[in-house]
Amino acid sequence: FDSNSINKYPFPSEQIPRLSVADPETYRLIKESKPVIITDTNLVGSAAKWDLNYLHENLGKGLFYVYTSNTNKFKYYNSNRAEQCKSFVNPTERHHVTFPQFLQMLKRCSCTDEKVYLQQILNDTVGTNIVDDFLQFNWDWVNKCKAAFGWGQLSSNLLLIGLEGNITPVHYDEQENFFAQISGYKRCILFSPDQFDCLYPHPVAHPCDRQSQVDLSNPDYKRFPKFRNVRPTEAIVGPGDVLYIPMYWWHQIESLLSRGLPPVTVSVNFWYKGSALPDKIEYPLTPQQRVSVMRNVEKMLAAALDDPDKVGGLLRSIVEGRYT
Ligand SMILES: C[C@@H](CC(=O)O)C(=O)C(=O)O
Ligand SMILES: [Zn+2]
Repeated sequence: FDSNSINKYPFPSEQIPRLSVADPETYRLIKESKPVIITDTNLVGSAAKWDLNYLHENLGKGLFYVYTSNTNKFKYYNSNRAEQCKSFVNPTERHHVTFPQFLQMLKRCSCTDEKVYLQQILNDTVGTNIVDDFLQFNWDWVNKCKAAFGWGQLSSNLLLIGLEGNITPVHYDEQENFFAQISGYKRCILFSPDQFDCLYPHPVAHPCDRQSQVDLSNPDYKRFPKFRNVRPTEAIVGPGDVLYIPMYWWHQIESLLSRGLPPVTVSVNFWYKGSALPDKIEYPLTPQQRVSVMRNVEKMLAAALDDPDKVGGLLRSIVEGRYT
C-alpha cells in the first residue's frame, strides 16, 4: 500500500498486537475482549482468488447493495429511520444492482469524484463456485473460537468491495466480529468502549445510532471537547489477516491506496451474536455493560415519552443540580 495515503489524525495511537493463530496469547486477548490481528488462520484462504474477474464470473445474477458517496466517507444509517426523519440528509445513496452494474459504477468513479462501496451479506443467490469457496473457509477454527468464547450464532458474513480511499467512519457494532481481509490494505483505528464519552454517538433513536458524531478528519472540539482525550489503537490489515473487533469497540476502517490495479479492497467479516449474560452480574459494570445500560435507558425514555426528542430534556431535569 502507499504509505502516503495514511491520513494524519490529531492523536497518538498504539499498535494492535499482531499474533499467530498458534500463539496462546491470541486467545487470551480475545477472551479479554481486546482487539488482535491473527495471522495464518487461513480463515478465508479459499477466497484469495476473489478478484473482480472471478467475482464477475461466479457471484451470480443476484442484486447487491452498493453505496455511493460524493465524499470518501460511508457513514452507515438505518434507511427505515431515515425515511421517518424529515430533517435527516442521507450521507450516502444506496443502490440495488447486479455485479456487472457495480463494475460499471466502479469504472465511472475514475472520471467522477464519486466513490462506491459494495456491502452485501453473502446469501444463497451466489454461484456454486462461490458456495464452494465459502464452504472451504476455515470453519473448524472459527467454530472452535465461537464455542471457546461462548459467542452466539453467526449472524452474517458481509462482503465488502471498496475503492481505495473509502472510509467507514468511527462507529461500534453490537456483535463480535472476525474481520477477514482478502485483498488490498485497510487501516483499522479502534477505540475501547470506555471511550464512549469522547466519541459522542448519535442518539439511539437517530438513523445514525451507534455512529460517532465526531469527524476524525475535522473534529468539532466545541461540540465534542472530550474528543481530545481519545486513545486509539490501530493496525493495517492485509491479505490473509484477520482482525478481531470486539463487540462495542469503536472502529474506523480506511481503504488504503494500493499499488495494484484495479484499486479495490476486498474483505469479508464474520458477525457473531455476543455471549449470553453471566448468571451473576459483577460490579462495577464493564464498559460494554455500561453502554448497553445507556442504550436501554435511551430506548425506554423515548418510548415512555413517546418522543425521542424529549429524552434530552428529561435527562437534564434528572441530572442538573442533582447528580452533578
Ligand atoms: C463494514 C466494516 C467497515 C469496512 O470494512 O469498511 C465494519 O464496520 C465492520 O465489519 O464492522
Ligand atoms: Zn463495524
